[in-house]
Amino acid sequence: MAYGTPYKEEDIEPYYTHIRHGRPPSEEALQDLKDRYEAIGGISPLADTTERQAEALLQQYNSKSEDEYQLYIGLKHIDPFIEDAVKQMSEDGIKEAESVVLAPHYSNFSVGTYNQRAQEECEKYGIELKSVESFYDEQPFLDFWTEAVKSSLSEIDEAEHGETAIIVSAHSLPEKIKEQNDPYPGQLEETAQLLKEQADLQNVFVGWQSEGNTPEPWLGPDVQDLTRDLYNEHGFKHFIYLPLGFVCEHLEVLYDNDYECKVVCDEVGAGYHRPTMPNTDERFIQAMINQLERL
Ligand SMILES: CC1=C(CCC(=O)O)c2cc3nc(cc4[nH]c(cc5[nH]c(cc1n2)c(C)c5CCC(=O)O)c(CCC(=O)O)c4C)C(CCC(=O)O)=C3C
Ligand SMILES: [Fe+2]
Repeated sequence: MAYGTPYKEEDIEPYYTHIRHGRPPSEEALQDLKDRYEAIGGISPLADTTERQAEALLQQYNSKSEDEYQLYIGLKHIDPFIEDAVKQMSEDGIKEAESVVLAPHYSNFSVGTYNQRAQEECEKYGIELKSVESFYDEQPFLDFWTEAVKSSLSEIDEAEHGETAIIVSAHSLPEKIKEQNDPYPGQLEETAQLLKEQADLQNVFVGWQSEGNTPEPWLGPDVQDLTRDLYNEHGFKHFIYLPLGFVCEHLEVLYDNDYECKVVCDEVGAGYHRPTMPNTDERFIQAMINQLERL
């Protein structure tokens, strides 16, 4: 399962309305979103990448398993919806299924809602479903990000590694999730800690990004504010962004990191660095397979 993205400009309004639980966005908010897609080239590479990731998962899983799995893609906010995928499974005579969301960390508000929608729909058709909750602490996932951060560090003169800040981030969620003991914030902290130890990093900070446009408080610090504060406090010469709550290049990474964070780096005169995202990397795919095998 994956988030989904508009396939063409006309899809943006219904897609945004779906994200907002059926409430259409204001003209201004809609235009703002259209402008952001325009800024990253018109549409997001996400739809294509999701398909390639799913295909890679199928190949890699089937090559190592005695079972012969069939692939179904179900999206959260655009067709083919999660419910469409389950309906198709039923029509094809599928009786048992395993699911994974292309997102490493678990929140009741993110992965939890995908899994719940899939479970409810499977129950209607009498399909037995088991779902992965998270894979951020799987060794191959950490191996991928260890190499990724090292590739960014290699762009920086070794003498300046001590003056380089590494910002680990995920999509923000409303702060109220903390009162409900949601594991999401703790899982991001844990990922940062594991990576710091494994890659032997200094100056690692946790931030949140891409928060929603609502009056309630969101998990912070926001990565842009964090960049400014860290620069003011420590005078870092470089910033490496690891948006490892996401799994590929899409709007949030290409705009919120590569444009918005870079604006701040340019402003303070620091270097901006962001390694390539997992996409179809074998280690990232293996992290999901490790969890699927344990279901
Ligand atoms: C936790 C989380 C993930 C990560 C886990 C997962 O992947 O599930 C994620 C991923 C993504 N979110 C995406 C896109 C958007 N998310 C939005 C808005 C929101 N996301 C939220 C949460 C998350 N989102 C929330 C709580 C809102 C506010 C809703 C409200 O208003 O109450 C909006 C509306 C406008 C805006 O706020 O920017 C857009 C366009 C894309 C696709 C990008 C592309 O097309 O390339 C991806 C991968
Ligand atoms: Fe989102």
